[in-house]
Amino acid sequence: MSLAVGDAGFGYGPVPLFSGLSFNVAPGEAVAVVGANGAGKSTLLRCLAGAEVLDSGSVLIGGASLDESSAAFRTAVASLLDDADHFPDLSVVEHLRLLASLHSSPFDVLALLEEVGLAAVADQLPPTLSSGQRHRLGLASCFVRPRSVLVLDEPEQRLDASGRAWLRSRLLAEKAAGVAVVFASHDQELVEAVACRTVVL
Ligand SMILES: Nc1ncnc2c1ncn2[C@@H]1O[C@H](COP(=O)(O)OP(=O)(O)OP(=O)(O)O)[C@@H](O)[C@H]1O
Repeated sequence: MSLAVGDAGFGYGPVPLFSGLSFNVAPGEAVAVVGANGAGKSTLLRCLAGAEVLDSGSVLIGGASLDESSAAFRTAVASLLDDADHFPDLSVVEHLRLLASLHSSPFDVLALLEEVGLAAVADQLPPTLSSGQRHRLGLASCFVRPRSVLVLDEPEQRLDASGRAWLRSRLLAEKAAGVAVVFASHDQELVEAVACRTVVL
């Protein structure tokens, strides 16, 4: 499914963070959103994920206007924003099983736990995880469910070198599977390895 941003504008106050912003992400493409701290990358991604509403312009998902409350949107769009949270009383594996079951997902939870390096902590509760492990759980939460659009805010954060290598290969696999990927990043290596284009804020 494609993602199309048309003439988008947003500001928290009278001064817009961005305006007149347009770009497309076709199925199988990845677009990186880059820019300095405070440029508005997370805000833009929040607008794409339905957590904020643009002041002007449009976001089309598969040609339809973004409607974050629709079942179609929630099935199509998997996102990891900068305010990811977890149920404190569900273990890692229970989180992923819950998401997989809510989405009638065909994905193998145990295989994903191995892939993201969380198998050893599968029975731990989120507050007992390291910050990098919690971030891996956030990423795994996107990969355990069906998706045709993936919105990731600084997916590289808190990952060690092998985690970053895994992330690069995982995002390339997402593209190969036809997912439209948009991600904000400060990791030039990740951007160069994965992105077809960049949007500079
Ligand atoms: N809820 C909010 N209310 C008011 N201003 C906000 C709010 N959220 C973010 N901002 C401001 O909007 C600007 C853009 O923030 P945003 O988090 O989108 O930047 P960013 O490009 O993702 O930065 P970074 O690279 O540091 O993650 C910043 O100046 C920030 O202070």
